[in-house]
Amino acid sequence: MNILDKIVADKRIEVDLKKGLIPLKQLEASVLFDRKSTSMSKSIKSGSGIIAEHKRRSPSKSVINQKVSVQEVAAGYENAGVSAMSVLTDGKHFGGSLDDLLLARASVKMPLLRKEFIIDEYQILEAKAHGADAILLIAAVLSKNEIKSLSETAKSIGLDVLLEVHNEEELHKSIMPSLDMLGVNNRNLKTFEVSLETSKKLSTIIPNDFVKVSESGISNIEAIKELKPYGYEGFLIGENFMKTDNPGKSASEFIKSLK
Ligand SMILES: O=P(O)(O)OC[C@@H](O)[C@@H](O)c1c[nH]c2ccccc12
Repeated sequence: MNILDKIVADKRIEVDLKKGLIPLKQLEASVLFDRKSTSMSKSIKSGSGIIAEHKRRSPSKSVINQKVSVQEVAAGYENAGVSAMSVLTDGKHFGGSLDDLLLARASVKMPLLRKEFIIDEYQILEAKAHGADAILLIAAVLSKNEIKSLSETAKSIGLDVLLEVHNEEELHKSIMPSLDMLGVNNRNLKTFEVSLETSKKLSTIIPNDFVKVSESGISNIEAIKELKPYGYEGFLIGENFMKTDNPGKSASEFIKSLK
């Protein structure tokens, strides 16, 4: 079993358990459920395009940063002028939680992406109840029908959808109107290999009605300059900021040197 299969197998158990503990009705009763979302795709188009991630650890790098608080990181990213923040909520493999999403929501106004392995509608309602503005769907772990029904659920409660692919087959099955952003993951989640070439190669077959996002392995301004001519407007960056003592400051310096 590769790591992605393992994460998804764990996720199925986790979601089943949670459904028994916190009924859907309770999620829908959360105050945040009625909050009007801010569009992440619009924010990318009108701003720096940088989507900065809160990431404590990962299966490929183990510990990245266990010291900074999510509130501090969120406020720092917002001050730096990022277009959106991605908050990892998977606990077992990334050290995140839904509380991280809540705390980030309490700290900032910018759009928040729930970064999670979503396999069930329940997780989308959870995202909304904890203050997310957008969700991630990963084509490698979903069928075409699942992508359709999950993205339609998200749209019906006002959330933007970022669909992640890393090869042509995944892209072909995924193109549908209920998505807002198409993300190309430069990291193969099965092997952890990283290459910006993946973004370049797939860019030509992404229709222009989607906001194009390049994800992972971006560690310098040169990468952004290289990717922009391929039509990328969003750039998802985690480790490069999180590995420093002050991720907000690191994002701020990065964005300043983009101008
Ligand atoms: O830390 P990086 O290399 O800048 O990558 C960030 C982000 O793209 C990565 O964390 C990611 C992309 N897709 C995912 C899906 C699940 C978990 C994590 C991810």
